[in-house]
Amino acid sequence: METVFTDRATPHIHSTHPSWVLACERTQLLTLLQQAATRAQQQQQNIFTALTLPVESRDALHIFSAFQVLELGERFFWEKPASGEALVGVGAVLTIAADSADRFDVTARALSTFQDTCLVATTVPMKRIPAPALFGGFAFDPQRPGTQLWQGFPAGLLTLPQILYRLDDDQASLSIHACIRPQMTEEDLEQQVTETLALLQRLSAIVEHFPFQRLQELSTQTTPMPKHEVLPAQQWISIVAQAVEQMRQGAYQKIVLARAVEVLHPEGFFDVETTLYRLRQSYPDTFVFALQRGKHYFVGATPERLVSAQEGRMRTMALAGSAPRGHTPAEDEYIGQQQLYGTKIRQEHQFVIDLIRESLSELCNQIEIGEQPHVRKLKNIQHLETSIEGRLKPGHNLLEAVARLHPTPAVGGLPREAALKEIRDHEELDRGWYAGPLGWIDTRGNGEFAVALRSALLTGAKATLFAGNGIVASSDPEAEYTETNWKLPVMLRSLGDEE
Ligand SMILES: C=C(O[C@H]1C=CC=C(C(=O)O)[C@@H]1O)C(=O)O
Repeated sequence: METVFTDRATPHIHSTHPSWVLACERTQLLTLLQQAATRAQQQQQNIFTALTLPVESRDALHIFSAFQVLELGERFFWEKPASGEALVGVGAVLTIAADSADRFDVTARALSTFQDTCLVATTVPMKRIPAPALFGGFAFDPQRPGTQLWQGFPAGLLTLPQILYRLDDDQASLSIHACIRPQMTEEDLEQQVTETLALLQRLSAIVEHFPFQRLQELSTQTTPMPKHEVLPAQQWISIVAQAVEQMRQGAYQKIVLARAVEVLHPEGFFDVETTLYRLRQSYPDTFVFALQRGKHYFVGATPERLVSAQEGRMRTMALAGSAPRGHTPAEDEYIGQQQLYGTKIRQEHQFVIDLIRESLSELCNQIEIGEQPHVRKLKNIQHLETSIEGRLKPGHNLLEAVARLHPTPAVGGLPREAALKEIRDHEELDRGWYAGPLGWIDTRGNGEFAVALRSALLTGAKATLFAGNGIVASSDPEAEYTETNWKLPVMLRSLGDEE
């Protein structure tokens, strides 16, 4: 990756009306594309450009809506509402898709090629020049034959969007990505610059004038929604009972079994923006996400980080064991202490910690595991959580950590392969991307992946919601069914279902 500074010009308001995108000069953009074209010709391969402009900080959800109006293609949304960090993208300049079991290796190799062919520029000095970032995710289990439900979601996918809006605590920026091919002429480059500037003007106008306040209004409207369990409750409970029996006979130690509920919108279709609005309002301390494939959106608010990397510092967590919230602070505290610190949940939780430690031992130095698990309280549920940190050893990277950690026993089981086989053969559910890694990675190797829980796949008027539960030999199958019902309301309420 090569960085070009084009900060000679003073920031310039390009359009005559008030503009959101403040500093983009025709000559600067053209210079960058010309440099890329020269390299593309010399190397006879595509060169990618990333021009980053500082912008005024705006609500990430407004930018997501503005991207819809722009009609550049598929969108994604990623936000940590509590910290204010967000990444929002539209269109695709590069799509890395992998459909085989070695999807992590395939995407890592393609990412490294991309890093070598990327030219980065900025128009004015910025506090930090963000590296080009790709967003995507991975299916839970590439070996399970997929159904129609998850059509369009490959086993692994990373996308470099055409436009990326990034919000950190102290900086907002817009990156415009392009692919410059060796055969492009000077005329093609001029044309590309003209189109990009026109696009930025349109985007500015949309950001200035779009009626975003409607989201708040729409989010208060709820309606009763017909729903049905994909597997009848008794059938799911008997699958759990069989797994419990297997564990009592020593076949494996822990398994996470999931189920799905279909919900129909009575008036036409689920609105992804309103859903995201409700999710971020109710679950600020989560990763709120949406990823579009064709007409489908995979949406959710997950509390679970799989792994993040920042300048070689890795952070992950063990999150396993659930209890409902109490009606009063005293009851809430009591439930948390009694249920989460009981033997069954502590054992379930310890399995996750042990496996994470083992998975990271070859990749990381200085692994630090929180001394005691703490209670993580979310709106409708509380969990047991232990923070785990480490330092990536030289030569290792974030995608390797994702590959090693997924699936943790918080979504798979222990031993991993035996539990995965059991899930594949007996769960009777196409999990698709539910419980898979989802997030972003940049060309400096920084990034963050969450475990896509508390999520739903929206397809027009139909939403398929997913929820799973950790099961051990001492589990009561009926109680496990009840526990999945503590997790489903995250998406049910956010879709606007009136209880
Ligand atoms: C599998 C899910 O949750 C996992 C994360 C936290 C607590 C869990 C549990 O209590 O079993 C699960 O391991 C889900 O939300 O679908």
